[in-house]
Amino acid sequence: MTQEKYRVVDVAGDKSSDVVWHLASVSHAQREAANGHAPAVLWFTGLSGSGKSTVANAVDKMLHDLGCKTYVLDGDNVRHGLNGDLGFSDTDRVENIRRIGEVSKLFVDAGLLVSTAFISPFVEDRASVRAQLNDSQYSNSQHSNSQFIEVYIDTPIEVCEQRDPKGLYKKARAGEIKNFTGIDSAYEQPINPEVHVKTAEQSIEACALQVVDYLKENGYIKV
Ligand SMILES: Nc1ncnc2c1ncn2[C@@H]1O[C@H](COP(=O)(O)OS(=O)(=O)O)[C@@H](OP(=O)(O)O)[C@H]1O
Ligand SMILES: Nc1ncnc2c1ncn2[C@@H]1O[C@H](COP(=O)(O)OP(=O)(O)O)[C@@H](O)[C@H]1O
Repeated sequence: MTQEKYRVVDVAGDKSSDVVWHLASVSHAQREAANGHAPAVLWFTGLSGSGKSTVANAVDKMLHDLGCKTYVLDGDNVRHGLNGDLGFSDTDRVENIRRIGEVSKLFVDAGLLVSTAFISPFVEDRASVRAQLNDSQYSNSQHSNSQFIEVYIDTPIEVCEQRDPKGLYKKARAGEIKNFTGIDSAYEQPINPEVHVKTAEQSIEACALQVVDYLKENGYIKV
């Protein structure tokens, strides 16, 4: 039987309406078998200073030590390069998350467990990335598990402000930074996250373990 090679897919914009999707010759199932785990994005969301980067990196280390193929995409770092043209207006944040969603999808397509650490303040944008990650028209295999795992790093703003690891809350309170999340820019809490982590109540290691346990309990990793 000849394997399907191209597929006509629905595209969001008119500009690429004559472009087809080229299906990969190595299937997701083959990558999964080689890697020994299912791919997914662990989408960390929360206020600045909530602990997204810290917990995402701790999870990444644990997964790496278990032999998983992993990568971390971090807000500050991506804003230096790919998204260096974007600021912190609502419009720019929407575009920031849309691009990160696309990049995450490529990493997941490559078979990785990718952790993203972005404030990603809007429910609608996170829902769009979830839908995009689970859109089967781009894949040559079906997944039983969702490829988007929302990890809510739930830390009271008072705690984030007390931590203030980069001194940004202080600047925002002094009016030196505008549109700062939680102060004069919105943060919409996740409605039903797969993992709900409370960093003010447990250690960094316990927070990371909570995420890794979710992956084990739901069959993403088998170790
Ligand atoms: N106005 C304003 N609001 C929030 N954050 C600000 C702002 N200005 C700079 N920073 C720094 O940028 C980091 C957040 O970038 P993100 O790409 O994660 O933001 S967003 O998802 O587009 O909302 C954020 O990093 P984290 O502290 O790691 O969250 C800040 O260091
Ligand atoms: N349980 C915890 N989980 C995560 N971070 C913690 C925890 N307890 C204290 N912290 C500290 O809080 C700060 C969180 O900063 P960071 O990870 O950069 O947050 P974010 O990426 O959300 O801006 C770090 O200085 C970290 O050491």
